[in-house]
Amino acid sequence: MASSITTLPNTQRLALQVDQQLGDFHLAAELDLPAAGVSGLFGPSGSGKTSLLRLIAGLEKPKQGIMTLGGQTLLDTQKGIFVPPHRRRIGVVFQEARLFPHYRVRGNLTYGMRSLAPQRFDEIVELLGIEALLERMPGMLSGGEARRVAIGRALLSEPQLLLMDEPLTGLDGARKDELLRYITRLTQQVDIPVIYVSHDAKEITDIADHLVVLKAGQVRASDKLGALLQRFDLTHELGGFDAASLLEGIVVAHDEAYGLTHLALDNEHQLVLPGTSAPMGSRIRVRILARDIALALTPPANTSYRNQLNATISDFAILPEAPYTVELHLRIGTFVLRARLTRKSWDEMGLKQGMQVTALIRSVSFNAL
Ligand SMILES: Nc1ncnc2c1ncn2[C@@H]1O[C@H](COP(=O)(O)OP(=O)(O)OP(=O)(O)O)[C@@H](O)[C@H]1O
Repeated sequence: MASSITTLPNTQRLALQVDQQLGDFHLAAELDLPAAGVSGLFGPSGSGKTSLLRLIAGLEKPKQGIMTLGGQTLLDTQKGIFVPPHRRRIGVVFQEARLFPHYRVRGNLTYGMRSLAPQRFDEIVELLGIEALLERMPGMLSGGEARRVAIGRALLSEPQLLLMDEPLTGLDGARKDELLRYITRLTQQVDIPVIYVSHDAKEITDIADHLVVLKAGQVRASDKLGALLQRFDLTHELGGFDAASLLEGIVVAHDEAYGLTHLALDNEHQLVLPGTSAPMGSRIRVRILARDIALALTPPANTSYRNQLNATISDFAILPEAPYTVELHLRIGTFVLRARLTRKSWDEMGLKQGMQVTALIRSVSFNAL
């Protein structure tokens, strides 16, 4: 979410290069990640997500590799350095909660807890909504409750980095949404970087700032989520994600009479959104789906589109897997929107790279930051 994420100094980064043979599978990953915000680790089943997480946690020792976190070397096979998992200050939340069955929830939470102010305990218990569960035994918890306790326990060990491996697996739809809401709240309010493994594009879109795409044991791409969603060459790999643009703006006006909020994207461009209670001056991240943008050659006089922006076609591509569709980049002031048209519209309108057009935006979705 912070625009400075990719320029963090070394002391706030996770850098690794690891090589590991697991049966027939070869993991050869190189990564340099901001140790801030949430990084989604995404890839198809068997691409090596869990294996990479286990290496980061120190649960596996690679044949060859180097890894630093926050400037500290955790692994350097050439120098014979391997910091064991319990000395890494990395919290791990697995698919299953793995609570101690004979301790109450309170005991599970305080196990391994560092000398924290009790206020921190209260804060995390409240954030995760587990106050009422403190005196229960783990056997008396639902799947979602047990996961929340496991997340709380990992956080209370004050990790420098929290790893979450598909924490929503096995929960039903409503429990999944609920736990995702807790995790999102938590990642926004607790200043601990998270690597979040999932093969669910929706989950990652809701939560991640940065995205790592794994393919057959290698890092195919790693960048801010918004930057990767713009890339034509990743359209196939990111097929489960909706091609979209993520933009940030500042709330500059509320139109109470019509229930609308005005968001400034830069000095010259504004978007109108459905009304929100976000205070004036606050930042909002909006998401505009490529398929929700239509183009006109001249600004239409009478239209119900609230958002019309002058744009230049800065790039386009026709992908082999979708020959009847044209992918576009539209430059609007200082930012770029991704759009998608049928090849028929592209030809009939005589569109070309460099042309001036009007972008008509059907719908804008957003989360208050
Ligand atoms: N200890 C091991 N010995 C042999 N093969 C292994 C071992 N651990 C993992 N593998 C293999 O490595 C590959 C990657 O597995 P991994 O669990 O890391 O993938 P993943 O991306 O997390 O998949 P999923 O989304 O299904 O959990 C798989 O083919 C798996 O069978």
